[in-house]
Amino acid sequence: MTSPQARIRPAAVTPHRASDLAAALGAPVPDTDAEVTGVVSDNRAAGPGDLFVALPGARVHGARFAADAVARGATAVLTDPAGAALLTGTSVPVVVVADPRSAAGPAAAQVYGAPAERLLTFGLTGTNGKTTTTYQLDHLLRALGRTSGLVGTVETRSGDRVLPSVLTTPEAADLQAVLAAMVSDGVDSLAMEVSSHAIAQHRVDGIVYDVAGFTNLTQDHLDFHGDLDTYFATKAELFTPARSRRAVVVVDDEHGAAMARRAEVPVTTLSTGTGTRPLDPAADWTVSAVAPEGTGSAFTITHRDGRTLRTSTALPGGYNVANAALAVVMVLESGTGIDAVDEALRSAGGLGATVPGRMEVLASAPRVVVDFAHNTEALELALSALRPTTRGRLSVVFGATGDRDPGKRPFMGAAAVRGADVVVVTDDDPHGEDRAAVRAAVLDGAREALADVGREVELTEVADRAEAIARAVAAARGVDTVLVAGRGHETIQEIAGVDHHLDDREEARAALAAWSEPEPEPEPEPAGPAASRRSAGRPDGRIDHEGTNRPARPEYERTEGA
Ligand SMILES: CC(=O)N[C@H]1[C@@H](OP(=O)(O)OP(=O)(O)OC[C@H]2O[C@@H](n3ccc(=O)[nH]c3=O)[C@H](O)[C@@H]2O)O[C@H](CO)[C@@H](O)[C@@H]1O[C@H](C)C(=O)N[C@@H](C)C(=O)N[C@H](CCC(=O)O)C(=O)O
Ligand SMILES: Nc1ncnc2c1ncn2[C@@H]1O[C@H](COP(=O)(O)OP(=O)(O)OP(=O)(O)O)[C@@H](O)[C@H]1O
Repeated sequence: MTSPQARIRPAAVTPHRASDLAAALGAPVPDTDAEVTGVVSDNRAAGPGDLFVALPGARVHGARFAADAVARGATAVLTDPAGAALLTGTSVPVVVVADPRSAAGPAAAQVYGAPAERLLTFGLTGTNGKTTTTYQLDHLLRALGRTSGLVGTVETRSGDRVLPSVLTTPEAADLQAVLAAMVSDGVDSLAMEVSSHAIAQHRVDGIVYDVAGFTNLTQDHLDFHGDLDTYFATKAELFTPARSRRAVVVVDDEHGAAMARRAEVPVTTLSTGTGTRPLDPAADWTVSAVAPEGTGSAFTITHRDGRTLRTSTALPGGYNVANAALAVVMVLESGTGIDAVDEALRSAGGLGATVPGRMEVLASAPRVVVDFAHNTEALELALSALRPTTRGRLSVVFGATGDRDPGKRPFMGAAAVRGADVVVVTDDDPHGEDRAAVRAAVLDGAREALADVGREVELTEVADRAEAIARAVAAARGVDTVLVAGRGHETIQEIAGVDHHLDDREEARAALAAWSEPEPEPEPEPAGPAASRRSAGRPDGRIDHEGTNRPARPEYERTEGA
């Protein structure tokens, strides 16, 4: 897949000899005077003067596309012995290394003039909170008068150039091109997400972050990493001298505490007391005096040496206090004085950044919130963040991703039932998997949780996501909250290999435009066994209300808890 980040490229690059690059990589030096002015690892992005990095993929060897890259103007190829074997007779020099994935970043950094070294770089890793914290960092850096660039799940930004992202962390060659473009666009600092996939696949090789941050770690991506220990160990690589100069680690969970112990670079710890570990008074920075403010919270951060600062985040939920505090501490640890940070935050009115698809509030009555929570913990946290400020019922519309981490599906179903009053299970991104089977696994967990939840919870299944959102919003009263969870900013839903446009925010806005206060509900009829699973008087269930004109859904199920 061509990463769109590849299209953000620096305007002018000093040519580098392919033979010099080979020598720098410790590879046999080809006898050539060919020069390169760019690096790509996907033939579809190749252009004149590029070094084409032919990577051994899980599906195909990139060397199969080298001829096309050369036809587009590539002047040299970097690959492994298996790739070289596919390239006999090619018209351009071939540089052969044992592991081209780990060579791609350093080679691209060399071609583009080590752009990371010309930026103040912040790299964020962790299971949840990377995107949010990156935006908070970007917001603070701008408040400080800096020109920041951003790389992450939602978008890539260099100066005025903004492109939607395909990957959270781009491929190494694309990433170095983006950083070089930032330098030429006058950007002076970088806030970026570093996924565990990126670390494992050497996408960030060639970058030593000035400050690396760790948010938290919970079960996710085990389909890729195999087990939690490997996932943790992969993240831990970011906190070694090859990849960062110093670390700020949130120690709100056991993994954070372990990461702080394991880090091989100087570590600053931050405890906010919003995770699974209580506030740790021994941490370097602690958060205190958290209080509701506007849509989010005000909080104070204090260093053991007495430095202190009070500010706020507009994003709801305790974990967003942790994200905001992490952003502030990372900037402080980069060398900016606390007075400058305090003044910048005061003049900006705190960390007010809206993060696309992250607790994004679309309306207040009914309150409709779109969030990216797509694992069990994130779903639990998003629901518990919204519960205290929900005056009526809390609904959640969500599903689980197909072809990914099937183990989490029942847990997500159970978390939804424990946290919400109305649970609508729908499709997320089915990818190539049977959609009904994915929903069934979520519903299994949800049904099991219904038995112990001890209060009334409506559980429904609506296969079509747009319809599920429409129904949930239509059924909400003005005092209710509807959380649409799992896809956040995403706009493409892949079903059976076909991409469909689907933006939860567009669907929710359309539903809100059609919304009117639903009729009050009739008193429930005395319930027999059948009535307890169907709402009285409505053939297709309470979640559908008059005016939506929806057909009856055979998948509908309603349960009244004990
Ligand atoms: C599991 C995984 O990460 N796979 C990545 C891996 O794919 P692969 O090994 O299957 O590659 P392949 O398709 O066999 O292709 C091999 C080589 O041929 C090249 N190629 C391939 C086809 C073609 O027409 N032309 C061409 O040049 C490819 O660019 C690649 O260099 O290498 C490809 C390019 O080198 C990546 O695009 C691909 O990411 C896929 C798209 C992906 O979905 N990755 C996700 C899981 C990911 O990385 N996610 C994290 C965030 C996770 C999170 O926190 O949520 C991210 O950083 O985005
Ligand atoms: N610090 C946090 N702790 C736990 N959950 C969080 C935290 N921050 C955000 N979340 C939840 O996780 C979801 C994803 O948040 P965000 O996009 O900021 O994280 P991410 O690490 O970039 O995730 P991903 O890697 O999946 O893109 C949010 O929608 C929110 O529900």
